[in-house]
Amino acid sequence: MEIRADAVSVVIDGREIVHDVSLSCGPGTMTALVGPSGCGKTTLLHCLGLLQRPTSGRVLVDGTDTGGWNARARRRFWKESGAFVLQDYGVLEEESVAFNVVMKAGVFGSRVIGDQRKMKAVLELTGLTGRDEEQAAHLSGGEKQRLSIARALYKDARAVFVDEPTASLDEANRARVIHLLGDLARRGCVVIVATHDDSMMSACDVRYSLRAEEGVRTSRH
Ligand SMILES: Nc1ncnc2c1ncn2[C@@H]1O[C@H](COP(=O)(O)OP(=O)(O)OP(=O)(O)O)[C@@H](O)[C@H]1O
Repeated sequence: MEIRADAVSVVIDGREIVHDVSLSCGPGTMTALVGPSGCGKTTLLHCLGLLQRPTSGRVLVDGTDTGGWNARARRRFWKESGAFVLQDYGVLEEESVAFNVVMKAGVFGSRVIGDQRKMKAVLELTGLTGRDEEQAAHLSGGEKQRLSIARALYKDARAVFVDEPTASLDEANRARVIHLLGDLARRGCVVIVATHDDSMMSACDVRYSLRAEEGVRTSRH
């Protein structure tokens, strides 16, 4: 899958948060969105993941302009192709680890349906073996990050959008998360990561720098 930004700008309350970004992220690559705090990395990531509409410019998925996509088309993209590893978002705290991976439960009771073998395999890959029945709220921050990655692996996501995946992790977990994201790219996924972390950046094939002043530019509109 290819995700492309074509002259994307975002203006919020008269402030231009993202200024005229054009970039292309292809299958099997990992792209880092880098720059100082507040320069618009997360905002751009949300635009690329169709969570937020740019004020101007276009986001294209496999060459198709998503500007005209309605809520249903965006939901289909998230359901069928996209996965998010975002801070403080995405993990259903009240649900079990297994449910968070598979995202499907039986009609009666809380039995998790889906491919159990695959679910266990991705939990093993992400270092969460044996934690299936545990409530997700009990996981640490780093474990929740890995749980989101397990979900992306389980659904064979074709595009993964990641926000500061290593921010609060120790060295060992940071290396593990970077390796797992690399695995997704090696499987052919397009991986886009907003990050400050040098080791995360150096694991990426492409770096896109947003400049500090872009975050404070005031729109003339
Ligand atoms: N919905 C919003 N309303 C008002 N301001 C916003 C909104 N979203 C983002 N901003 C502002 O846009 C700027 C860029 O935010 P963003 O989170 O994209 O930056 P970032 O580069 O990811 O920062 P960090 O590295 O600190 O996470 C910030 O000044 C932020 O306050």
